Amino acid sequence: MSGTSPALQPPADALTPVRHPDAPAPGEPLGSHYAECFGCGDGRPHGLRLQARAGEGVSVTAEFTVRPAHQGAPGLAHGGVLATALDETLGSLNWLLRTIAVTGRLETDFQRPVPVGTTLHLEAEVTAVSGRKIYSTATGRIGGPDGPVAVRADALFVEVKVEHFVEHGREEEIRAAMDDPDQVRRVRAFEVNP
Ligand SMILES: CCCCCCCC/C=C\CCCCCCCC(=O)SCCNC(=O)CCNC(=O)[C@H](O)C(C)(C)COP(=O)(O)OP(=O)(O)OC[C@H]1O[C@@H](n2cnc3c(N)ncnc32)[C@H](O)[C@@H]1OP(=O)(O)O
Repeated sequence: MSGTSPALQPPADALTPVRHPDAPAPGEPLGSHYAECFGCGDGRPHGLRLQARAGEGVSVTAEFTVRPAHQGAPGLAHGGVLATALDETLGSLNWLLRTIAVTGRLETDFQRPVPVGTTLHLEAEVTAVSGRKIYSTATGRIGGPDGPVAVRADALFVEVKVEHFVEHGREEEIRAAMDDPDQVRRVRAFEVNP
């Protein structure tokens, strides 16, 4: 069973997404947006360490290999971890738009169990943009990039200013991020390339 709620249907006057001229070339790795991110950072021992690459247009591909720390049932990936993989992949799309955005809504279909040791091959694309709202969709396949779909999601991301994180984040992590020149450079790339 799968389906998408009306909240994830773009309005009739939504625009076709436009890849930012400075977006990484197709095939180029996007890198982590934050080393401590549970989805893509290498600073979290049990994190997903998901690696995304730019695709054509406003699309990305990514891989995530399920480890024992990611189990829900014995030998199977936890659904919330799979949703995280979809969320992270969808979130990385915003780098191609040079827009900072957070997940507002994420609707997930779990179509096949995903065993520990499996590599999930993810693909995502932005389908429409309407004001601050970014509509996107993703699939995760097993057994190879052309294997059967195990999980899929539709999402709405909402554009925010960098102040969103400064205002809501815990002070010690925000301070550490601001003291990290690589982090500051990455955030500036968004601010100077509107
Ligand atoms: C140098 C130091 C700083 C470091 C900076 C680091 C930079 C890092 C770079 C990149 C980070 C990306 C991280 C990726 C990680 C993976 C993605 C995640 O997991 S993100 C975490 C989970 N998500 C949240 O925590 C959102 C929590 N929610 C909110 O903050 C708000 O609700 C927010 C921003 C989503 C919306 O709040 P509003 O007050 O700004 O705007 P309103 O007016 O409510 O919504 C705008 C439009 O969106 C629709 N909308 C909002 N939420 C919706 C929903 N759930 N379903 C449907 N529509 C929704 C509304 O109906 C409205 O639409 P109409 O303009 O009226 O047509």
